[in-house]
Amino acid sequence: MTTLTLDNISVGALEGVNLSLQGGDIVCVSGPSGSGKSRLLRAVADLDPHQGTVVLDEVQQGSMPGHCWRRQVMMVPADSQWWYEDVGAHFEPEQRTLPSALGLPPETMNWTVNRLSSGERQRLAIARALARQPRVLLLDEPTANLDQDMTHQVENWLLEEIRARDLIVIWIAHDIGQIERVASRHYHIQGSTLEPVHGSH
Ligand SMILES: Nc1ncnc2c1ncn2[C@@H]1O[C@H](COP(=O)(O)OP(=O)(O)OP(=O)(O)O)[C@@H](O)[C@H]1O
Repeated sequence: MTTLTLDNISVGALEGVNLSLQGGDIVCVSGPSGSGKSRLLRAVADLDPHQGTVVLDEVQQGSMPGHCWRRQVMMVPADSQWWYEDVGAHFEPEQRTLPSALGLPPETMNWTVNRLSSGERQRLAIARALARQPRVLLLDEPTANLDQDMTHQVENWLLEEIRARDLIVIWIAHDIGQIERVASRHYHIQGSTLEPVHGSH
């Protein structure tokens, strides 16, 4: 079984984060705006300098080039980056059929990235990340731009995919309802530390 270990991670004002996750685990992280949630994900993805070690199945983050690490430990930032003009160019030809749960028509693959709404971008960024077969998924408020119905639909789809692929997930969320629906464990950033939320263990 896949294991991800965060050992004494410090990044920005956040200090001494210790976490151990196994395949299928969804750890939700909440905290005030600016408390360091995104930076923590960026540290785990090897996108931000930090102290401490991150280990995936006994392989240390620093032992491989960042881009190789990020193929396995994939971050979906709140504001996703797109490199080509058309949506379809970001997907391999055999991966251009979108799951119906995303509520996007098949023509989406022919659309230009410029025309995408923020909610469409967000759903496509998640689909793109999953298509690359990561072992760890780092989700930064993945449903922030979606209405309630679409949020539930995407949550359910993600939960199925996470179970089926035995993925390890760190999921930043503000909505306590969402955290209760998806989290195996919940941590909250309080000042400079990541604290377990009572009742979530
Ligand atoms: N590369 C950086 N160097 C220095 N400070 C940074 C850097 N990136 C972010 N910060 C600062 O670190 C703090 C935490 O930022 P972060 O984006 O992690 O917050 P957050 O908890 O995700 O907030 P929000 O909920 O508003 O997205 C902020 O004060 C931010 O300005």
